[in-house]
Amino acid sequence: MAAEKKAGAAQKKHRSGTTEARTLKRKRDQEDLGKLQEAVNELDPKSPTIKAFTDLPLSAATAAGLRSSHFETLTDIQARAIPLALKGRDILGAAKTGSGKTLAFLVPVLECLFRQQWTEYDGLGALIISPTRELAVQIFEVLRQIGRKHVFSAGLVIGGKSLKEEAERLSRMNILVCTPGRMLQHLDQTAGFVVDNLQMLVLDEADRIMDMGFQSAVDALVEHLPKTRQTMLFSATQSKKVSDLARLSLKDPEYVSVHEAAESATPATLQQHYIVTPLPEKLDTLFGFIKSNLKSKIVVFLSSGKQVRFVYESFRHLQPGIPLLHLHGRQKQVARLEITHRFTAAKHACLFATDVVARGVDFPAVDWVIQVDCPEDADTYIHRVGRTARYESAGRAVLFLDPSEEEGMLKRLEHKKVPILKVHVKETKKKSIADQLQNMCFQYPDLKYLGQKAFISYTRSIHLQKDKSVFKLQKLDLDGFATSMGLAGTPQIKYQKGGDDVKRIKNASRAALSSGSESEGEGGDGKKKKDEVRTKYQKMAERVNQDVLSSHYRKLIGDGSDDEDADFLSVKRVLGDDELDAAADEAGAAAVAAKTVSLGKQEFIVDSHRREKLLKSKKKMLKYMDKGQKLVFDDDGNAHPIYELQDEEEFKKQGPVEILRRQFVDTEASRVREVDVEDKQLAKEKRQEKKIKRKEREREEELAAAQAAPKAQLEGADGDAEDPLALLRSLPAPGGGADSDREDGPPKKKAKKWFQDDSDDEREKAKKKKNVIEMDREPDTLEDLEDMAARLLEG
Ligand SMILES: Nc1ncnc2c1ncn2[C@@H]1O[C@H](COP(=O)(O)OP(=O)(O)OP(=O)(O)O)[C@@H](O)[C@H]1O
Repeated sequence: MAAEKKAGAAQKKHRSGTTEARTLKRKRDQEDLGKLQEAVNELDPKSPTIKAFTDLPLSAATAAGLRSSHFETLTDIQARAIPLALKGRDILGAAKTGSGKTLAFLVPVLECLFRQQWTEYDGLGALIISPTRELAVQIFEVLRQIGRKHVFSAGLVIGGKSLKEEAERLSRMNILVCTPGRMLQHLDQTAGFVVDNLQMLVLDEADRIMDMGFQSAVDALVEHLPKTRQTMLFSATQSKKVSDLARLSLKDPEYVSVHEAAESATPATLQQHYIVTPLPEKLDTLFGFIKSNLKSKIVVFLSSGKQVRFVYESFRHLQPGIPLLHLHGRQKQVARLEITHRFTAAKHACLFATDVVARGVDFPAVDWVIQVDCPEDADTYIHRVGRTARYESAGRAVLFLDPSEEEGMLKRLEHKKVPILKVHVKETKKKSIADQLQNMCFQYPDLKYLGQKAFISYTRSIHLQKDKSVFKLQKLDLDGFATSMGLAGTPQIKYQKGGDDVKRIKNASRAALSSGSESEGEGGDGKKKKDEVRTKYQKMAERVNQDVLSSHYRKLIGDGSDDEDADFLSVKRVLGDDELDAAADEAGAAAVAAKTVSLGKQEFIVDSHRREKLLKSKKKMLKYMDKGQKLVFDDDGNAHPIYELQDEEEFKKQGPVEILRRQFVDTEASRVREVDVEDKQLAKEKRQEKKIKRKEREREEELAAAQAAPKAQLEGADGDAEDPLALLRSLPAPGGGADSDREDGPPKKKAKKWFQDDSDDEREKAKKKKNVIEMDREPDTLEDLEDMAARLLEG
C-alpha cells in the first residue's frame, strides 16, 4: 500500500514536472518569438552587411533547414529581397536565371507563417503559383528541404490526381504550391476550401503567369483571395506593367532588380553562340552536335511537342550513343515526372523538350542548351539558356538560326543585352542523316506520319509567331526541310484559315506535287513528270500503304481527333484501302495510261499495277461484288432461301390478308424486341468487361511506372510513395542528389571540336567579318572567350 502511494506520488511529481517543463518551454518559445519579431522590426532591409542567412532574423527551424541543405551565403536577389519580404513588403523581384529566386520567396513564406504561429486550424496561409507542373514540383521539393523542421502542412496541387482526392485534404493545408488552372478549379468547386485567411501570394515566373495564356485563370483566382495580403512576384525577365500590378492589387511594391544594371541579361558563366544553319540542315547539324558531345548533359529545345516526338523517335533509331529523353506537355503526369527525375539524375543524357521546361526548372549540371527552333522572343531565349550555367556554374548555349531569322533575332537579343557570338560548324562534323531518315520513314510508316505532323506543327508555329521581323515563313525552304526529315515529299497542306503565308505553303506543296516530288496525298492532279529522277525510297514510299499504324505508333503520335492542327492545316495521306474508290475516281481525271477494272457492277480507272492488284484483292472483290444470298439448310442438307414464298392460294385460305399481315408484323415485332433486349444486355456486359479490363491495365501501368521511377521526389525514404499533400516535418528530407551533384560541380569536359576548324586563309577571311569568330577549339573558360574576343578586335 505504502509502495503504491509512493509510486502515485512519484507519478504526480513527474506529471507536474513535465507540465512545468512544457510551460517553461512555451514561455521560452514566446520569448524567442518576441525577440525574433523585435529583430525583424529593427532590421534595416537595405543594409549592405547582410551577406549570409545567419545575418537574417530567422526562426530556428528555418535556419536549421537552410543549414542542413547547405545554404549559407545569400545570393544577390536573396540578400535584397528576403529582408524586405520579412518586413512584410510586396515585392517585384527580377534576377537572372539560376540566381536563387526560389529561396528568396520560400524563406519569407515560412517566416511569415511561423511568426504568426500558424496552425492547421488557421487554414491556407500561403499560396505559391507556378506556370508549369515541373516547376511546381521543384518548388515543393525545395520547400520540403528547407521547411522540414517546421510543423506546417504543405501541398502540391498540379492535377494528375482526382479533384476529389485533392479536395479532401486541401482545407487543412497551410502552404500550397500550385498551377493556376488546377487551383482555380478547387477554388470554384471544392466545398469547405476557405482561403479568407491567406497571408501571402507568390507568383514564380510571374511574367509568364501574367501573360495571355494564364490571364483569365489568374484574374479569376485572385478574385477568390483576400485583398489584404503580402504579394511577391519573381521572374528572370520582368516588366513592371502597371496594369499587371493593379490586377494583383499590389501595395506600394518594392522593385528588386539585382541585375538591371548588369552588362548582360544572362549569367556571366554562360557562353553563348549561334550558328546559321538553313532549316533543311538543322537536323543534320543537331545530330552532328550530339555525336560530338556524347559525354555531356544536353537540353535541346524544339518548338512543339510533335517536333520533339519526331526528333526523339528518329534519333532513337539512329542510336547516337547517349541516352535520349523527351519531354512535352502532352505526356502523362507520371511520365513527365519520371523523365524529369531521370534527366536530373543522369550524368550524360540528351533531353528533347518544348518550352515546358524552359522556365525555372533546375536540372543540375547541364552542359549545353541547344535551341534548334528559334525561340519566340528574347525572353524565352533567356529562360531557355538559363537551364545551364546555374548558380555560378559554367554552361554553354547554342542557338540555331535559319539565315532568314539571323538579322531579326540578333537585334532582339542585342536589345535585351544578350552577348552572343557567331560560330560555324566544323565541316567534318557535319553529318547528313536525311538518307537514313528517309529509309526509316519507309520502314516505319508511323514515323513518317509523325514526321508529317511535326512538319505541319513547325510550319504552323512559324505562321503563328507574332514577330514577323524574325519569322518569315515565305523565306524558309520547306521542301528542303521535308526532305531532311526523311519525308519523300513536302506534306500537302490544306489551307483552311489563316493568312497569305499558309496559302503559300499550300501552293508550295502543290508545286511539289506537280513537279513530281512525292505527294503525301494524292488529291492533287496526280501527274508526275516522267523525266524527274526519283530515289528508290521515294518510289517505295509511294507504294507502301502508309496509313496503317501499329498500336505503338498510334499511341506515339496521338493519332486521333484531338489534333490541334486540324483546324489550321491538314495533311493528306497516301490513300488506304477505304479511300481507293475515291482515288480511283480522281485518277480517272489524271490517269496517264489509265485502264479500267470492273468490280461487280462498278468500274474503276487505275493507273498502276499496284492499284490494280489492290482493287482486285479479295477484300475489294467482296466489297464490290454482288451481295450473296443467305440460305438455310434443312435436315436433309437441302438449301433454301431464308424466306420462301408460300403458295398464294393457300395463303389466302388462312383468312383476310390485312389481318394476316398485321398478325405477322406483331409477332415479328415482339420477337425483335426480345432479341433487342438480349442484345443490349450482352453489349452492356461486354462494355463492362472491357471497362474492368481497361481499369486493371491502367492500374498495372501506373504501378509499373511508379515502381520504375527512380526515387521519386515525392517519395519517402522508406520507399512508399509520399502524398504530395503532407506535413512538412513528417516528410523525409529529399534525396539531395541535386545537391551532391552541385557540390561536385559540373564535370570537366575536354574541349570538343564541333565547331569549324577552317584553313588559315578561311579563318583570316572569317575574322574580318564583323561579329564572327572562328574557333579552332571551343572556349572552355571566360578567359578563352575573352581571348577570342581580343583576337576579334585585333582582326
Ligand atoms: N544561397 C544559395 N547558396 C547556394 N546555392 C543556392 C543558393 N540559392 C540558390 N541556390 C541554388 O542555385 C540554383 C538555382 O536556384 P533557383 O532555381 O532558385 O534559381 P532561379 O533564380 O529561380 O532560376 P530561374 O530563373 O531559372 O527560375 C539551385 O540549384 C539552388 O539550389
